[in-house]
Amino acid sequence: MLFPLSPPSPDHVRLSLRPLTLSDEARFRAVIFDLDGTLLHSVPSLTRVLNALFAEEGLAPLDEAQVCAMVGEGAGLLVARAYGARAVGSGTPEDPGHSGRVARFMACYGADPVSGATLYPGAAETLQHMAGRGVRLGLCTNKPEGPTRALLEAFALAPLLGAVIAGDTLPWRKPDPRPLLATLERLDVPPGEVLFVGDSAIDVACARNAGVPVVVLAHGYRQGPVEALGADRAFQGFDDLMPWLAKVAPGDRA
Ligand SMILES: O=C(O)COP(=O)(O)O
Ligand SMILES: [Mg+2]
Repeated sequence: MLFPLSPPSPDHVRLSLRPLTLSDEARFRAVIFDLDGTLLHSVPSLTRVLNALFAEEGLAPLDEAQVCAMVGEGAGLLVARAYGARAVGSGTPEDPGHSGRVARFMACYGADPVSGATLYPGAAETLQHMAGRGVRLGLCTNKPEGPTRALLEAFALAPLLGAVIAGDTLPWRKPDPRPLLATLERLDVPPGEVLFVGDSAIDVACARNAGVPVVVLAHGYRQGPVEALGADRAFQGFDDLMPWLAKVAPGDRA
């Protein structure tokens, strides 16, 4: 281990750090990716599962745009928000029926997280090229570990990733910095040499809390314009991210 993973105080978690400026001269040994909205377009599969449960309960279906706005803070909040949109429960995890709804969702989603999910164009190629050049790759997602691992296997990404931290791997989720810090610790790379690639305000807040530079992909799930996320850089998708990554993360076999 290169450095200790010290648990930050709650104040540290709330701390808002000044955005970093990322020049083309920056160099990274490792790149950590978010999953939903970054590598994987998962909203069709999440919408399918939610609507299957809703149909059993006589609730009107949600559309994908509604579900997009609910993703990013883990399965628990997704389920609370989805049922809240149908006036079932309070829309928060504190609702008495919440844990039963999450258990039903996880049973259904865990049985098939893959149908309807697709990798964004260029995602697999980008990871393959980077891994081939010796760049260390990790994944830090708020999606629970069971479906995360199933999706990584199904899309052949698992062998490319040296570290995977999911939403229930640790007692904390993004925007707490500890999942991201644990990912780079497992990659054995210090925060100054790693870049995080995400899609949401949660990812940017997590990276800031961890002191890790962050770029975002505009194809993902967020509220408002991509510039408002306050990331160090924004890219449309892998077509424009990949050439830039080749410069800033050349790898030790380049
Ligand atoms: O499960 C979620 O809510 C989002 O997952 P993500 O962290 O990969 O975007
Ligand atoms: Mg995401």
